[in-house]
Amino acid sequence: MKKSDFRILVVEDDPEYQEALLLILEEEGYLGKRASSGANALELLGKGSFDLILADMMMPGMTGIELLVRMRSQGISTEVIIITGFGTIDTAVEAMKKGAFSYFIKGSNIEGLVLEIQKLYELKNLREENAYLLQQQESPYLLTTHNPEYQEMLDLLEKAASSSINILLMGPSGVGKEVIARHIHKLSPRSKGRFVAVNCQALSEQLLESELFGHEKGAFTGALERRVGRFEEAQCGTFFLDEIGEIALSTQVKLLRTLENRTIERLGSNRSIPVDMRLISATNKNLYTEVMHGRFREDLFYRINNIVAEIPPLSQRREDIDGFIKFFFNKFSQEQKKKIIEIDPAALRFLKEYDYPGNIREMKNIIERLIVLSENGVITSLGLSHTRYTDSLVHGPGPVNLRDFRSQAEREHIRSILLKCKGNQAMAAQMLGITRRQLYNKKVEYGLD
Ligand SMILES: Nc1ncnc2c1ncn2[C@@H]1O[C@H](COP(=O)(O)OP(=O)(O)OP(=O)(O)O)[C@@H](O)[C@H]1O
Repeated sequence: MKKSDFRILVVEDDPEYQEALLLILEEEGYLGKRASSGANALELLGKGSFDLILADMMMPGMTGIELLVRMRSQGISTEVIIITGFGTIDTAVEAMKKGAFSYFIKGSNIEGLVLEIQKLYELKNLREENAYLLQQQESPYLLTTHNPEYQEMLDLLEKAASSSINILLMGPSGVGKEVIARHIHKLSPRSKGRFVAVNCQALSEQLLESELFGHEKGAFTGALERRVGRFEEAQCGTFFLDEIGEIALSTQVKLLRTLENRTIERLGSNRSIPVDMRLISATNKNLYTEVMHGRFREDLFYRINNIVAEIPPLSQRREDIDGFIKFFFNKFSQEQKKKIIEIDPAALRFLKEYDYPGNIREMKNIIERLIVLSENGVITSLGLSHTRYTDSLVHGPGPVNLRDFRSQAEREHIRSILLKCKGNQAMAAQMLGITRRQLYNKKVEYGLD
């Protein structure tokens, strides 16, 4: 978390003292907000969250301690530092017994208070980091295969994991490029650092640059605060650049410079900041063709592809389909606490025989849906009614060729999700597991507006 996002509420009835505290917080880079009384503070806490409360002890109506006690009784666990006038130390100690983080005596060296706040800020970041690590651990994938070529590719990537060379993953959408990138990170000596993922397709050129490199305050219209870029966040870790084929040529130049010099410059600054990261890029475009047509810089292409792995679509590793079916049934029946005792043979046949144009992502979505719609432990074909598949089951295969069949299934699925989300694009894209841009393209393709 950036300091400018660390929200501190100053609860103080003396406007001058409050102003002075807010000025100090601003100078230190924190986001200070004001409340004039305990009641006012509780009201603000009801509306939004804060990371720290600086509460004056002696306030009319409600003392700092009373505010603390009220907060805890309402289940608000935000840390509190009590500010007290000289002579009320006993009460301050009492406040600490009641759960305040610490206290500050008015008139003593303000550095002491600044240090306490800094401690809490660091603690907050540490907690977030732990939550992040936990979440990373909780996402198991199926990375075993019966396909010899796929196994060979995994072996190569697993070997490459121990070095810091750049890796390029190519393959259609939904084949698990990000999953593989996370796997490489986990196996690498960088696994203690962060895995930072950025999707280049989702962002405009300027936003992407400021996301990657960060910016100084005032670097462009709208840059109200200084911002640390994602490359810096990946220090000592792995950077995953998804849809790299979408990057504008001008940004490609900057990316190349970063990879060559191992440094970045924030937008609006000339200062070089060293970055130590391994880059894993992914694309569903054919980058060889992109280079040939001049849409992707050849020098950058050679920088990012020390190792290239082409991830095949699921339809080209059909021997793994059974394993994935079992894996996702287990995963979702556990997650949704729904024990499955019976699967309609027709539904199972479909799952085994389907072509999965949307690859692993599509299978995951289909099985999740089947489990959501299952009743009394029974999976029926009804859960598949969003695909054209049911027609072919009930009436026999229609006069459709495979490509039309796939498109129709995809169109129907997107349409039903859009209906379900009442047109909310962000939610629909999330449910479909694609970006908003991809959803938009699909809608245009299928005339779904
Ligand atoms: N080996 C796997 N085990 C379990 N789940 C997987 C596996 N591979 C992919 N998935 C799931 O499929 C979905 C798509 O995976 P991922 O995002 O890695 O694909 P991608 O190739 O990067 O797709 P895109 O090109 O659209 O970004 C995710 O929800 C992911 O959890």
